[in-house]
Amino acid sequence: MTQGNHSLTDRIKNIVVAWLISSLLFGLLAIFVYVQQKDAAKQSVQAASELIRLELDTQLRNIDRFLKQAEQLNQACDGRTISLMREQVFVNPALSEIGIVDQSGRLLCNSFGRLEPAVQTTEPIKQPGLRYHGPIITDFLQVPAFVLARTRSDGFEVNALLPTSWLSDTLDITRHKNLAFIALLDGDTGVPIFLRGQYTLPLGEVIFPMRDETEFEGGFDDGTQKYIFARPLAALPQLTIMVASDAKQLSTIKPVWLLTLLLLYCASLVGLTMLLNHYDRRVLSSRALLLGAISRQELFNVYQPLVDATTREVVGVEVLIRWQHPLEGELSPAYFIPEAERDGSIQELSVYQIEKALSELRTIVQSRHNFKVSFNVNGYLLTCPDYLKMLHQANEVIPQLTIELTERDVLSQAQIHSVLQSLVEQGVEIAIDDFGTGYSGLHYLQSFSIDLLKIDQTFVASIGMDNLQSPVLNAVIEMANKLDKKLIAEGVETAHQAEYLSRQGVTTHQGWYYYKAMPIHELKQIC
Ligand SMILES: Nc1nc2c(ncn2[C@@H]2O[C@@H]3COP(=O)(O)O[C@H]4[C@@H](O)[C@H](n5cnc6c(=O)[nH]c(N)nc65)O[C@@H]4COP(=O)(O)O[C@H]3[C@H]2O)c(=O)[nH]1
Repeated sequence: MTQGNHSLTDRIKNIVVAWLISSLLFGLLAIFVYVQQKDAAKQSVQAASELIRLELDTQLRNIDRFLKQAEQLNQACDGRTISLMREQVFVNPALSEIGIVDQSGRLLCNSFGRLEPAVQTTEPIKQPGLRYHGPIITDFLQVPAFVLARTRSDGFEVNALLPTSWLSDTLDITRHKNLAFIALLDGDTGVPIFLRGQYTLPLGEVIFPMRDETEFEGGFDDGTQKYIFARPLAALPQLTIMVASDAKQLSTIKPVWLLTLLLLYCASLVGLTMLLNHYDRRVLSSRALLLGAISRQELFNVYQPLVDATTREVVGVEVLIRWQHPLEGELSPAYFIPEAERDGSIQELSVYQIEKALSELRTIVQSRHNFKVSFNVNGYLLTCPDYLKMLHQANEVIPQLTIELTERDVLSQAQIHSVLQSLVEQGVEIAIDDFGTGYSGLHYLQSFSIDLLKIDQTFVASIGMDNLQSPVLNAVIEMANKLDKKLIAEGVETAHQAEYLSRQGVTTHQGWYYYKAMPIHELKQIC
């Protein structure tokens, strides 16, 4: 595949990935905004209802306060009683009349004056508390009005007339643009006593009698979808304030939000695509940099001797890579190996490294058949045919070829197990690098053909120190002996470490105590 093709397909892939991620994110965000807005719209309907309810409750409580005091009103309707009633009508704009009814239902007097003869009405209901009835039209007012009444302990009733026109202001729907109707209902029957807007009843749910706060969203008998909120009045729980709002209106996302979401969506789509393209370019450029370095021969091998501690003889080498960067100087593999593993150029790098090692080590391995040559390999490389071909060629030249894998590499890729098996059959030795730092069980040591363990430098460094690693070293050595595995100690830096390891039976050492990694011409001088 050419680089041009690669970037075109990659760009398309990036747009699709950005589109998928943005759509998912903004789908979730849109749902969130929708739910939030709907919630806010419901709360504003509830707030409107509470405002109306509060106004009504305040007015009713004021009237009721007077009705409660009415125990003291003289049923003989003397002048003082009449003037008290008039005063009350005067101070309370909701009231148009107050009257006193005796036990048999005769209206004896009202705020207009004493009635001679008394007017027969219905008998007072012997029930405690404030109650209402109506609307009625009285002889005095000739307008529809509600009656609020309380029966006194002596059986007389004091009642107050509230003309329905008084409710017009409180229940004025034009003050609440978000409401489809406002109704003052009899909470037991659902009969509206006063209504503004188009009152309809919810389908499929029996909401009456309504003793408590009620919320409902669904179909109504006029074929619309509505949200209702209803709550009985605190001063007179028999009456309920019910308000309704169009469900469609609640569910509509405000245009400003739609626009914001759309802008964010576009920004995220563009931003994510750019980010992914940038990442790709970075990977491509890191890959291009390394491939360029290989073609300019800036990469070179160094060889760190493996030493037999008892004879001090160099028994092999670990091949390590370096980069002679034109500007940065000599770079350690820590700077470019992880990147090469990410962008895939580790394959080209490793093929190049083996080719180089074969030509540089040829004379040594030809003269010393038991000379061990060890390469670092990661699991990905064992899935690359070009690399495996190169390894095969190396195995024909190097009699004692070893590959070093980490525990993670061995465990993570199921497909490399068969490759490892075939390498073992060709005579390649498999070593576990940095042994002891892995995180998994050790059963794989028995299940795979692993011949050699390289004890990690941290355990070697712990020799003579009282720290957490020190007991692990002995455990690792003991386990390797039990499993009949060869051991190499890495990072041997002091005579004390070398002696200790030798006493424990670990006699192949690698470390600065003996030699640092060196270029081929230096290696040739010691081999
Ligand atoms: N402090 C201390 N360090 C010592 C001592 N003896 C050896 N070392 C260092 O320990 C590292 C041993 O290599 P590693 O564990 O395979 O760890 C290697 C290996 O994982 C990776 N690496 C190096 N070259 C290659 C390569 O050609 N291919 C691949 N795939 N990885 C490589 O980079 C890692 C680091 O390599 P280097 O920097 O060359 O570092 C080397 C070596 O220079 C010592 O006594 N004291």
